[in-house]
Amino acid sequence: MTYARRLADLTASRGRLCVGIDPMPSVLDAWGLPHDVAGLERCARGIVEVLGPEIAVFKPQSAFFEAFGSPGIAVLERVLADIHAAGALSILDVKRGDIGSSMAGYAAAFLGDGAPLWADAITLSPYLGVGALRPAIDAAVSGGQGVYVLARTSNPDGAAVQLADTGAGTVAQHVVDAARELNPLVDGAVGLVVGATHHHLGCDLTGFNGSILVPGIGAQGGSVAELGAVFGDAVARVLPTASRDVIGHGADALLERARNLVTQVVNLPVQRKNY
Ligand SMILES: O=c1ccn([C@@H]2O[C@H](COP(=O)(O)O)[C@@H](O)[C@H]2O)c(=O)[nH]1
Repeated sequence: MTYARRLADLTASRGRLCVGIDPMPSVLDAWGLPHDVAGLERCARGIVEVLGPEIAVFKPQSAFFEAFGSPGIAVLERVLADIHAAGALSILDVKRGDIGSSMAGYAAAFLGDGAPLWADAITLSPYLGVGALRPAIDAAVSGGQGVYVLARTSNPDGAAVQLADTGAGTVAQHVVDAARELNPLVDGAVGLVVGATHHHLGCDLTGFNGSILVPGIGAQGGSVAELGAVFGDAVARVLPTASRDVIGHGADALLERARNLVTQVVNLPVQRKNY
């Protein structure tokens, strides 16, 4: 079954929320855990243990696992396995992007049967060109997995690059258009990353039929309530994601904060067409 289909089915039953797993030092502090691999593992796997049965999607941030070297990567492998065992989906936030030959190497790490860091989807950076991502996109399609390509990121610094004018619209628009054209050919495996922090997106999402991962809820100032006004009809395709807002207040607050956000996203319109 395609990633798009699995995502639609699971979010229909569990709600359209993605919880970020960013076990950064401040989060470990809030959980009363040490800044070491043991603390990392208790926090990250503790999140999945509590929320795994009821949240649809988790987004582990690879940076906080890589920060501990190979023992941290081993924890990430276990976290990805935990998410799968809980019946949830994983979007591994690795933001990879390189020339085609190297993209094939990254694909082998994350996509396709037997990939050591197998995830339901990964994030990709299009700075070397959307076409350069094709080996990863093709591997995702073969494995029934997905990719999310950065289009309009949530951070203020992104604007200088993503809103630059190509002569045919913004850079972000170029990425959106490329993803829209690709999707009918690749089972809708290509999603986009568009932040929740903007009043004006600087790109038109009309006609894009993939999933839109929307980070920036909570800690970065974005809110679920504002998504309808900013995304227009495309709000039906958003997958809002929050990390610190859910996991950054200690283990005891985890379930209540996640459920509160699920209640908010339940009022968003749903997508009309799936691949
Ligand atoms: O445009 C982007 C793309 C990715 N991110 C990532 O999402 C989380 C956000 O964490 P919060 O605690 O909810 O702010 C983090 O892993 C970022 O690297 C993003 O914020 N914006």
